[in-house]
Amino acid sequence: MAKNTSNGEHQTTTKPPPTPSPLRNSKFFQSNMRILVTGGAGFIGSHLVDKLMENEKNEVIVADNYFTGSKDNLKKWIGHPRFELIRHDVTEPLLIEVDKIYHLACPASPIFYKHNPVKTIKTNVIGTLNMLGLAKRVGARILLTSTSEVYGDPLEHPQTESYWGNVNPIGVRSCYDEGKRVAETLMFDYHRQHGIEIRIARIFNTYGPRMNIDDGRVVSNFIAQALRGEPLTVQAPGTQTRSFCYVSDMVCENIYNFMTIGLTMYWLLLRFFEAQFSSC
Ligand SMILES: O=c1ccn([C@@H]2O[C@H](COP(=O)(O)OP(=O)(O)O[C@H]3OC[C@@H](O)[C@H](O)[C@H]3O)[C@@H](O)[C@H]2O)c(=O)[nH]1
Repeated sequence: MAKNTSNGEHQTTTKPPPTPSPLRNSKFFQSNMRILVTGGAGFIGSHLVDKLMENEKNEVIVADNYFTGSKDNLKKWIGHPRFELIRHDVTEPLLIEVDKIYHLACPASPIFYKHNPVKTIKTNVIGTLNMLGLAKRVGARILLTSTSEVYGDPLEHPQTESYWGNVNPIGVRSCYDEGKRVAETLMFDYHRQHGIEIRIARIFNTYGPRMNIDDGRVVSNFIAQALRGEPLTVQAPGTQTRSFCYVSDMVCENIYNFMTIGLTMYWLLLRFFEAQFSSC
């Protein structure tokens, strides 16, 4: 059976998800939910770990290569019986039994992802393939943190999900923009072909505690420059716009709730909040 999509192309029917490991139903299994967070030592990842660790039924495993993340962000959890930290680069396969995967691993600031563009593409493409392979093997639900950069230099403001963007495939930001676009494609192909339960969160410019002062992004740059009494570096043309989000809002609403509550409930909540704001 096939159904029509908005662009008139045919899509194959979604398969049911694979059966989770029998360990999940084992009588003596200690933890209710074993959760992998790739990139969990990073700015957003470490806030997500804090949120997940609030629930005593969660066991959290972080895999990070510390390229832009730091063990310091997780110091309050190191040694905790429900927490495990692994030095691991997602471009290598990871074999582990988990119920959920939050796949955040990738440098996100332009200065860092442009530093080694080939590695950035490998992280997005091979890293996401590895995590999807793992999700398929163990029947885990997986969330990918994508980016506002999938819209490239958008011609529409604000960007709706039905807008597909305006992306330069050969520019200096392409390693990240196109890498995340392929990662999103892989997510949907694994969903259609293998029935994996997926979520994709397109993250916009996020700020808050634990943001690296040398991160290079506009919020950290402006705050650091203001504190040092230096002029603010407004890059050309100076008319750019961004949608900024505080890190705990990003983690709770766009990542944690999106992955944890059912999709129908999530969309109902979104509609509710939209209605509240539009009536203000
Ligand atoms: O010192 C600065 C830094 C940045 N800027 C400008 O401010 C705007 C925002 O730039 P940032 O470096 O903060 O980052 P961007 O918004 O382009 O992308 C970032 O946020 C969204 C995430 O999805 C991406 O992963 C991340 O790259 C850009 O137009 C940039 O040119 C300045 O004017 N001065």
